[in-house]
Amino acid sequence: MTRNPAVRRLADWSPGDLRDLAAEYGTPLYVQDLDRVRENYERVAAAFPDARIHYAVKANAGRAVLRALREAGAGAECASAGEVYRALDAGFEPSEIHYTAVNPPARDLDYVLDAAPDATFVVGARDTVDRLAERGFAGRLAVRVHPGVGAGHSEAVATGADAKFGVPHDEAAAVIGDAVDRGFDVVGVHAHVGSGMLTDDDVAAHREVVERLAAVARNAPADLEFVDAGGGFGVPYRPDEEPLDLGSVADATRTALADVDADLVLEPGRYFVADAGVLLTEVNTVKPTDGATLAGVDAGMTTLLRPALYGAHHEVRSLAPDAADRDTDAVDVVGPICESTDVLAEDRRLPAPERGDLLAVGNAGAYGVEMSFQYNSRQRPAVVALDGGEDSLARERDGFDSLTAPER
Ligand SMILES: Cc1ncc(COP(=O)(O)O)c(C=O)c1O
Ligand SMILES: N[C@H](CCC[C@H](N)C(=O)O)C(=O)O
Repeated sequence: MTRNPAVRRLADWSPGDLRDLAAEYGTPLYVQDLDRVRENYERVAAAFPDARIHYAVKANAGRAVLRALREAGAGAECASAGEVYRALDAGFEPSEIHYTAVNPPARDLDYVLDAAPDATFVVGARDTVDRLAERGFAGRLAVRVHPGVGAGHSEAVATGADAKFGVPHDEAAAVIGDAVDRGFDVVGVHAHVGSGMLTDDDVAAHREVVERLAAVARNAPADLEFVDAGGGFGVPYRPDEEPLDLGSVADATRTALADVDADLVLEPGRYFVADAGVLLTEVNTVKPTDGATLAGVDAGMTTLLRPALYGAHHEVRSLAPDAADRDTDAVDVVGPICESTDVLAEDRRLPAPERGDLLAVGNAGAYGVEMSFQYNSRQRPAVVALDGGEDSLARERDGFDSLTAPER
């Protein structure tokens, strides 16, 4: 394989190694390859040599991932107090943290002000500025702008077009001016197109977002240190999708910011971790139907929510040692949850499944374990980290006790 290829497909993982990991750690199991995380980071850093890169922690907040990216040179972009807690735990300095608060609960504001007062608070509403002022804070502030243009892998994540996020771009200058007058150190402006930009059209939408941001930056009544052009760098989930052309994202970003005198900040999440992760799951039930054969597996929507939530596509591969010798079949991969939407993959051509087979689900490193939950009293899965070819348990599988421990 070439050094640091732009995309790692599911077929590039060694079936034997994955079978060994499943045998040692059990299933369902997330496998996260930290070497690949570092490669992905280096590729972005090379495409944007002058940018400050903050990792969007929400994509995968595992301690091993956070440490690897901090050591590679990233800062942290945190969407909640809990993410700030985890970033601090992983060794990020408060000054390396951007806290992008969306309608932050009071408890979140109080925690971050106490634990990381030197963080940069990225606010998307006047009310958040007021609430910070009420708490006596007048530190580093950036204003998130609602650009009114979005793009992403599905409409649900075309965040730039969703008014929940950010101050309308034609009101941003006034919000910045008010904050300066009240003594805040207004250091930046921010916008984010959405999640999963991949095509030329998506990159064009990103460029439009950054152009609107540049217009705000040029007129801002403050001496801005940075312009944060967000994240959203997509990865191919389907075999026929091409990898994101990072060069064209860099050109679009640079052109849009040509006459803005401030550092560029970026905050990708998915791009660093998605293809560095796979989910391993075991077939426990095979059921022929009039349509596809159902392969019942031990991972479901509570393990990997994306297919049920967005109709997201994840590649699935049979790791059965004799997979190549089997006839193929149309297969639906379904989980153990009492919901009809508990389908990980629909109508795939796969080697005819058998009980005990191991399946690998690709691109599971982003928004996988992070969005797992305990509905049906399922236990969240274990995570194993690969680092320099060595595997180690990064997160224990939830025990049954995790279900009742918080109860009083
Ligand atoms: C403000 C902000 N920044 C960055 C990201 C990261 O997005 P992605 O993982 O698509 O790069 C998100 C997505 O949640 C976001 O809302
Ligand atoms: N909040 C993100 C979208 C997250 C999408 C992610 N949860 C996924 O699984 O694709 C955004 O504003 O762009």
